[in-house]
Amino acid sequence: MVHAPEITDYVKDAAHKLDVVSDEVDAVNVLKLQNKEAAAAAAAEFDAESKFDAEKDKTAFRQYEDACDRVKNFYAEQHRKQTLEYNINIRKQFQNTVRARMTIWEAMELLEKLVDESDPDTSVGQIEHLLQTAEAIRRDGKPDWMQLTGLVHDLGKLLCFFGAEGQWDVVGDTFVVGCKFSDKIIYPETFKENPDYNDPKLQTELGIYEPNCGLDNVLLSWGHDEYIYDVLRRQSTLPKAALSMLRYHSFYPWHREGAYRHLMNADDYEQLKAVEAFNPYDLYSKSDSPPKVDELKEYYQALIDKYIPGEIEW
Ligand SMILES: O[C@H]1[C@H](O)[C@@H](O)[C@H](O)[C@@H](O)[C@H]1O
Ligand SMILES: [Fe+2]
Ligand SMILES: [Fe+2]
Repeated sequence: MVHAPEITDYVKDAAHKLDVVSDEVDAVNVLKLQNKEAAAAAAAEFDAESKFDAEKDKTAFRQYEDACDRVKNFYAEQHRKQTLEYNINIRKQFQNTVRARMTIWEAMELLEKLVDESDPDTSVGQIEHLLQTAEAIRRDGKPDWMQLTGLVHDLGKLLCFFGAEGQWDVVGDTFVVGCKFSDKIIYPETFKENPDYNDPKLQTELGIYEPNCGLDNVLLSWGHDEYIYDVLRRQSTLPKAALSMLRYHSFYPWHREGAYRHLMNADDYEQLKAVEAFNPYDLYSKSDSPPKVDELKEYYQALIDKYIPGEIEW
C-alpha cells in the first residue's frame, strides 16, 4: 500500500519531470522558430538578389537627374567644349600618328586604375568593367567575337594617358557635332554654352550634312568610341557588327532615344540592331560581382590571339 505523503512526492516528482520536459520542448520550439525566421529572411534576400540578377531593375541605371555633381560637372564641361572645330582638329592630330605599342592585355591592365567620371553607375576600375561586360555576353552564349568586343569596348579610354585634356574628351555619351544638338542628349540645356550653339548654320536639323548621308560620314563627338573603333578597324579581324558596337556603344541619343534618323542610311539600321544587342551587357553588368581577373585571363587571351594578336599600335 502506498501512503499519502509518498503519493504526493511521487506526483510532485512526476510534475517536475513534466515541467522539465515541457521547458525542453519550449526551448526546441523557440529554436525551430528562430531557424524558420532566419531561413525565411535568407530566402527573401536570395529571391530579391536573383530577381535583381534576372531582370536587373533597369530603372536603377542612368539616373542622370539624381546623379552626383561629379557627373553633372563632367557633362557641363564636355557639352561646352565639343565643338565642330575641335572635332576636326583632334582627328587631324590623331591621323597617322602612333602613341604607343602594346598588346590588348597590357592596355587593359593600364586601365585598371581609371575610374570614369561620367558614369553614375560604376566606380570600379575599367579592367573590371571590361571583364564584367565580356562575362555577361559569354554567359548568354553569344559568339566569341562579341565576347571579345565586350572585353575591349572601353579600351579607347587609354586616351586619358595620351594627352587628353581631362575626361571630357574621352568618356561619356556621344552625339553628332556639326548639326543641331539633339534634345535626346542628356542635360541638353548645357549646350547653350557651346560656341556652335550660337552658329545658326550648325543648328539646323542637317547642319553640315546631307539627308541620309550615313553615319560613316558623320562626326561623332570625339572620345573613346571613335578612337577604339579606328584602332581596331585597322588592326583586328573583328566583323563589322563588332566594329559598330565599338563605335556606337556610347551613342545613347541614337541607339536608345531614336535621334538622328534623318542622317541614317539603310545599312545603319543593321548596325543599330547590333548595337542594341550589345548595349544591355555594357550597362547592366555594372552591378555584377567583381570578376577574378587572373582566372579569366587564359580564356580571353585565346580570343585576343584569334582576332587581335600581338602588339598593336595605339
Ligand atoms: O559614362 C559612360 C561611360 O563613359 C561609358 O564608357 C560610355 O560608353 C557611356 O556611354 C557613358 O554613359
Ligand atoms: Fe564606353
Ligand atoms: Fe562600357
